[in-house]
Amino acid sequence: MATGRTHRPATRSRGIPEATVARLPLYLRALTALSERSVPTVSSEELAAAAGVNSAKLRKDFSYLGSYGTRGVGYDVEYLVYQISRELGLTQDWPVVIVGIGNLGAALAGYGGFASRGFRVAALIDADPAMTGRPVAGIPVQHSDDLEKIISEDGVSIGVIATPAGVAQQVCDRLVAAGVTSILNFAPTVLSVPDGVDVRKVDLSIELQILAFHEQRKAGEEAEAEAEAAAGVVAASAPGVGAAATPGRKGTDRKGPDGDVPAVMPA
Ligand SMILES: NC(=O)c1ccc[n+]([C@@H]2O[C@H](COP(=O)([O-])OP(=O)(O)OC[C@H]3O[C@@H](n4cnc5c(N)ncnc54)[C@H](O)[C@@H]3O)[C@@H](O)[C@H]2O)c1
Repeated sequence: MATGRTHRPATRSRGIPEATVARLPLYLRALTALSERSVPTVSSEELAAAAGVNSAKLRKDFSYLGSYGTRGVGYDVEYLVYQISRELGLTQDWPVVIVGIGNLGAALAGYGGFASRGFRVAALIDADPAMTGRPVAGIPVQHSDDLEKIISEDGVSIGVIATPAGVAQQVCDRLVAAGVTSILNFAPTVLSVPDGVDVRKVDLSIELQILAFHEQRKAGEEAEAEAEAAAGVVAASAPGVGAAATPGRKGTDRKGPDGDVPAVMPA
């Protein structure tokens, strides 16, 4: 089985923009759902709606894959699933280690979605000696003293950090020195890595803060609309314009021009 160590993602070397790469998993998720329902073809509009992306942007993204669809028929679902999976490097096995098997690490270890997408949890690593040998999601936890040995034996190139923030940089440095070239960081800290190492950061509290911002803005718009109505601005407008215009304006303001809102922040 090929391992990730010697295979850098082909996407960048083939000049696919990073923003397109970030949307490929959205298309793949929507296409996989269609495939599971045995839907043979899909139009760009339907797929764009299912993926939450603007359809012109989708067609542009697929042109980088050399996939243009057939006029009047649309895109072949199975072939697109294959093409996007290949582009994302998901047609090969990617052994992943998770470091820090506390609440979050244990939940990640038990997440079935990794394996079904080609990410095999090769090892669970924790610094607590009391955890060593204890099975989590059916995999025995290994001690962090053995981190380098585990990475090298399993040919691991992707590491997930779920340790406390204070030790995350040190864990990251050890992973990188051992040969890991991609890191998914859940710890709330910014990691420094050498060139050639990719870091993605997942922070649910940042996502909640962004939602809080939108909630606050919606509340402000509603208060503004009520104030306008109270001042008689709406009543003075032409029939059918004033009262209907405010919700319409709010609806279009809420998202960007493309209607897509990133779910995960880049590192
Ligand atoms: N990104 C997110 O949305 C999100 C959500 C929840 C938690 N977190 C973060 O994830 C991290 C883990 O949270 P948790 O609730 O699972 O904490 P936890 O305390 O339950 O687990 C942390 C684990 O890391 C282990 N550990 C400590 N130092 C280590 C080291 N040097 N090497 C290996 N293992 C080590 C501990 O023994 C423990 O088992 C924290 O940094 C937390 O802030 C992020």
